[in-house]
Amino acid sequence: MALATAAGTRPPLREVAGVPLPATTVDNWSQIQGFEAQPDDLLICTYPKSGTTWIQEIVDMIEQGGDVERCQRVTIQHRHPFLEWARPPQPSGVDRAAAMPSPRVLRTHLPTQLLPPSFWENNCKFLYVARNAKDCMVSYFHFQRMNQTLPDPGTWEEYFETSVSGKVAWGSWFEHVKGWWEIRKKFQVLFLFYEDIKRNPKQEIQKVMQFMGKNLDGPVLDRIVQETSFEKMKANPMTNHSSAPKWILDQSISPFMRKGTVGDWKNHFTVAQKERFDEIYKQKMEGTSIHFCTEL
Ligand SMILES: Nc1ncnc2c1ncn2[C@@H]1O[C@H](COP(=O)(O)O)[C@@H](OP(=O)(O)O)[C@H]1O
Ligand SMILES: CCc1ccc(OS(=O)(=O)O)cc1
Repeated sequence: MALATAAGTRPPLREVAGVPLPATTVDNWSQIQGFEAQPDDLLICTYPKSGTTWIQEIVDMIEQGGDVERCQRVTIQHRHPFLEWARPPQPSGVDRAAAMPSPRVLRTHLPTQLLPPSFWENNCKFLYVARNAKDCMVSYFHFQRMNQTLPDPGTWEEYFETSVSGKVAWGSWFEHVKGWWEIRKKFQVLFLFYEDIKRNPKQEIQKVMQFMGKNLDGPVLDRIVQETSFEKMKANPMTNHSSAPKWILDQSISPFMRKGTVGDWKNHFTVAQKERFDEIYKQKMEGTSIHFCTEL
């Protein structure tokens, strides 16, 4: 599939300890590393394109007791400070978090080895959502086509190589997922899968509710399931990122809420790419007990 983006100037990534990150994040690295977590912080952690926005809306709906109007108070981008967000002159993610009353819900794409140490020191709660690598790669490809702050992905064939080599923002999918999976029993981690939320949203939302120490009754949970469906969130201006400026997210290239399915990789991967990817996957994930589902 030879789908290419228009040529343009996009800022290159820079690295911290071998992990490529947006240059503005690297510029702000000392503030990010010095972030002071609090024991009652809940940190939403994801590799990009794994369902961050979806889990943010679920968490907020739980936090607001299923009150749809309260979830409309501000766009999803501004509800949970994005820890490593740095776009001067806007306040950074760290500035926004510092100004937020406790208990705070924050979000990050950082791999475990780059997380500010205070999160471990304070034994915070981590809510990790993982999505199968192939769908993640496809979603990230389309996101890089439209996100003007990330490098141009080139053609699908080129992007496939960039992605398997881990040269994308926030680094290798393999290292990210393995890192969070390996520490899940040592810390307070609720480890969820995008595919499970898709298959049985009520059951997974209940897990999130319990992890947050909340107790909502059946009808409220049913409302949360309904309001956080792909169709509802795609139509909702508070969750579909439609207010993001075009110079950041150009949704005429690809919508943020694109397909929201499991198995779209089959429309992108050639047979040869699938075989090569499966081989790489086997090598990189050898020895881990994690299991992903790539179709429903
Ligand atoms: N309510 C929902 N149900 C299913 N998928 C959702 C969703 N909300 C967002 N997504 C999907 O999650 C991906 C974005 O992830 P993130 O929020 O981490 O950037 C996109 O995937 P696709 O590009 O495959 O459609 C988006 O469509
Ligand atoms: C400002 C809107 C925006 C920018 C980047 C986003 O994605 S990610 O958090 O970098 O993965 C989402 C929304």
